[in-house]
Amino acid sequence: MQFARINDVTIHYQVIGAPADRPVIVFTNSLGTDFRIWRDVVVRLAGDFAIVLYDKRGHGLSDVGQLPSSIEDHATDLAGLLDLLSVKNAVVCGLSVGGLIAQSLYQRRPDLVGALILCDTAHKIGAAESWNARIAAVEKDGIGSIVDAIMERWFTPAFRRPENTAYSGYCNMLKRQPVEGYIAACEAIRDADFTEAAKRIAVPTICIVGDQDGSTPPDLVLSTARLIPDARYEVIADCAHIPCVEQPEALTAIIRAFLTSIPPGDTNR
Ligand SMILES: O=C(O)CC1=CCC(=O)O1
Repeated sequence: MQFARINDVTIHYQVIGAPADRPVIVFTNSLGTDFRIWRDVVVRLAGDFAIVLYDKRGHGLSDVGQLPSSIEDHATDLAGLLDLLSVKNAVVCGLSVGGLIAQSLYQRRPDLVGALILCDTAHKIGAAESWNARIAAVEKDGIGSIVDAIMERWFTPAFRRPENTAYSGYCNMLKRQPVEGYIAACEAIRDADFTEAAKRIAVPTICIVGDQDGSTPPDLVLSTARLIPDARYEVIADCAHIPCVEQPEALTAIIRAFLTSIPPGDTNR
């Protein structure tokens, strides 16, 4: 296990492969998950890429840190981690709130970002009222009280079968996130808006979405792709909000095709 102290926060991370020798892909997570969600993608990419995974503050084994925290705080953490690892010009793959963090990282430290893979994310996610209602429910009754409703957004009915042990494992992952960290991330998402910043993204970018995503539906992700100059857009079939878990093979194929199509020199490839 690897831990680093960044911005006064203990961050849990993992590096697979040698960043000095290979193109680097950095994965940044969604709300209520830790970096184990990327496993089935990482096993398909390791060998060709160096991979950086981490638990954002308030999730997994990382500290919650000072409250409140913003998407910019998350981006500053990620910048600190990449500086520590001497990684520049990385391919940054952000899932959901991870995609907001990736957009903020690009805005603040463009030297760190060579390409963006924006997965089931948008320039702005959800309305303030719905985030406030979720925060109130979690404050009152805990994360366990919202698991069933959230799982309907994360996974298709085919994945949510009771006999699917992976499904019960991901319910556990959500329930076991630190409640203050989860609420802080909801507040950060509620307050983030990259509508204007998205128009200024000037690195190769692809926006990817599951066809049944209940949190950032295809229409929303398409509207983000349309804001970003020359961004590509791909839909994954039979998939909801977490394609690295539900359709890892399809997601990996899209990532590989995208990275192959970028002219050498545009990223650290
Ligand atoms: O929990 C959800 O609704 C899904 C989600 C929204 C932002 C994020 O990171 O995950």
